[in-house]
Amino acid sequence: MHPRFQSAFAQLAENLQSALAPILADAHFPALLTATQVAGLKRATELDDDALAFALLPLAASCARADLSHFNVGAIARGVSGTWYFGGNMEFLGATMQQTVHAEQSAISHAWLRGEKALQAITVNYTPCGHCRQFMNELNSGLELRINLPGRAPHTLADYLPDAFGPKDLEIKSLLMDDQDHGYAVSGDELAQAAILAANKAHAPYSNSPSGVALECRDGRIFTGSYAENAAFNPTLPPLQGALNLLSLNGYDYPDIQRAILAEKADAPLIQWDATAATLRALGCTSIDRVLLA
Ligand SMILES: O=c1ccn([C@H]2C[C@H](O)[C@@H](CO)O2)c(=O)[nH]1
Ligand SMILES: [Zn+2]
Repeated sequence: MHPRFQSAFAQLAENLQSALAPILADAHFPALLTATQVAGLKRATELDDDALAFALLPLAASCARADLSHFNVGAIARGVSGTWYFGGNMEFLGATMQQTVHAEQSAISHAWLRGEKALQAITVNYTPCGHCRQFMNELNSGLELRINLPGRAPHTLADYLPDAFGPKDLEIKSLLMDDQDHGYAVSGDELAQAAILAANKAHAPYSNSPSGVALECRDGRIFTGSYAENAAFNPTLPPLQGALNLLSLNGYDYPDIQRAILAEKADAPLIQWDATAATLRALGCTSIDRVLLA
């Protein structure tokens, strides 16, 4: 088991511990539970979906990298496929606060980058901040997304974000998690191809500046992040954040990164290169390349 889970795991009910032990045994447990695994945990614990998600939240919070605040937020996003995706807040020392990934964004971006088509519900251990409520309002689940918080009745995003501003106000029809393919030619080595494929899936309807990042670990694993824009602009998740988030969730650390590639358009109105390179350098990665989408 990855050491980050040990103390939270020890606090879980015994029946949940026994059912989870084989799933968590891999140090690179992917921080998600398949529908089959969720069904097994429900049988073992006799908990319903909502109660099981609450019981698992301390493990999701253990995925947080809160090196600045030491305030661990955990979230579990439930996809329509039945897979559950963990998320934790990610803070990046040596970068700027703007690079922070909130736990809700972490779980949602996790689900999206793993190919989930829509979300049903998200369970969080603290009330979502305004930025996260706005981030969630970009999703194709719209204001119907269920939000479960400890000690409160389940509500929808509509309840938590009344009089919402969103994509409709800017006459944007494609929503986050909808299938998208910008169709840029996929070429170069494996890492460059992964970055281009990630850029092709980006949600960038406001700037038309799709981008993607691919990170290669020393053991060969590749993690990619796609750019996810938001109608209110600032809650936008840059492609590097998506990739770093996946890498951390999978039990890797920044020193494991040996090479990074950003794919973006040379003449796009918005450019990721400088921010991407600065954050990667702050994390100790100096092998950073850029491929141009064409
Ligand atoms: O809705 C929220 C509010 C805060 N945080 C994180 C961001 C930062 O890392 C830390 C302190 O705000 O908590 C979240 O993950 N979600
Ligand atoms: Zn937030």
